Amino acid sequence: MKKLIKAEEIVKVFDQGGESQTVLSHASLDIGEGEFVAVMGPSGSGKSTLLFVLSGMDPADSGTITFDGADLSNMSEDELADLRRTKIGFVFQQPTLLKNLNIIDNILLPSLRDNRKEAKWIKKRAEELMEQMGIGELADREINQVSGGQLQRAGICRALMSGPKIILADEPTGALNSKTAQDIMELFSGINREGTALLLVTHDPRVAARAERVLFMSDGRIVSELKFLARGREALEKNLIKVMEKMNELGI
Ligand SMILES: Nc1ncnc2c1ncn2[C@@H]1O[C@H](COP(=O)(O)OP(=O)(O)OP(=O)(O)O)[C@@H](O)[C@H]1O
Repeated sequence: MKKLIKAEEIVKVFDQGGESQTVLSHASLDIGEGEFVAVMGPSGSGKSTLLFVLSGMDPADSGTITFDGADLSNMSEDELADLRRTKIGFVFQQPTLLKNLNIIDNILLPSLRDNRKEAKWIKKRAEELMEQMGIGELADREINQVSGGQLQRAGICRALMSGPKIILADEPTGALNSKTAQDIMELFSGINREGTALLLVTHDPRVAARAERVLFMSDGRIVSELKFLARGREALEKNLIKVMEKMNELGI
């Protein structure tokens, strides 16, 4: 499998009130093109920071990150912003949508800033994605007129607008009830089957069990990994048990 992201020996240190805290401590990982990887680990182990650093949003203090063949440390701020705009989609626990815009405008706003695409094309793409994500009827709704699950579907549409190579998702089901979380995971699995890689941070073993690999973080590094040979509905329960056993072993 061709590598989409290769991160080697990443170190990230934050200054916290004059004291430095090493949040990523020689973390190394690879993500293949089209691969679905989950990241688990205790609170504060550096999972969110890892996503930010891999996307170039926050620079690493040392180590190398290669994204789609390009070394992030050789890229200018503009090039990094362009890479994020075109190749990465972000999904967060709470989608950061604007209250004074309806759902479809929230989905297409970031793309309108990209003057390489025509407004007509952008609107059509947003409508198609909303249809695929099951919120085709909600285009004109205000964001406070839809459920948390529908809001997250809108967040996913927005992340997919540019046709990214990877979605970086930070606890995307963390604010949802378990049925809605499973529905959202069905969507992510479908997006992944169509070729988009996923790097998904989660505390939920049911979510992690859907991945191809699960990376376990502790104290800023990857300390263990699970790789599932069988996937799909039949394998889900077996993979879930493996994730829970590993969490138990690592004391997560
Ligand atoms: N911008 C920042 N400035 C200073 N410290 C930070 C910053 N971002 C994160 N940290 C610290 O880095 C550590 C790791 O945070 P991070 O959010 O990456 O952990 P996490 O594993 O995602 O945790 P959680 O599961 O609780 O979301 C924490 O101690 C946090 O306080």
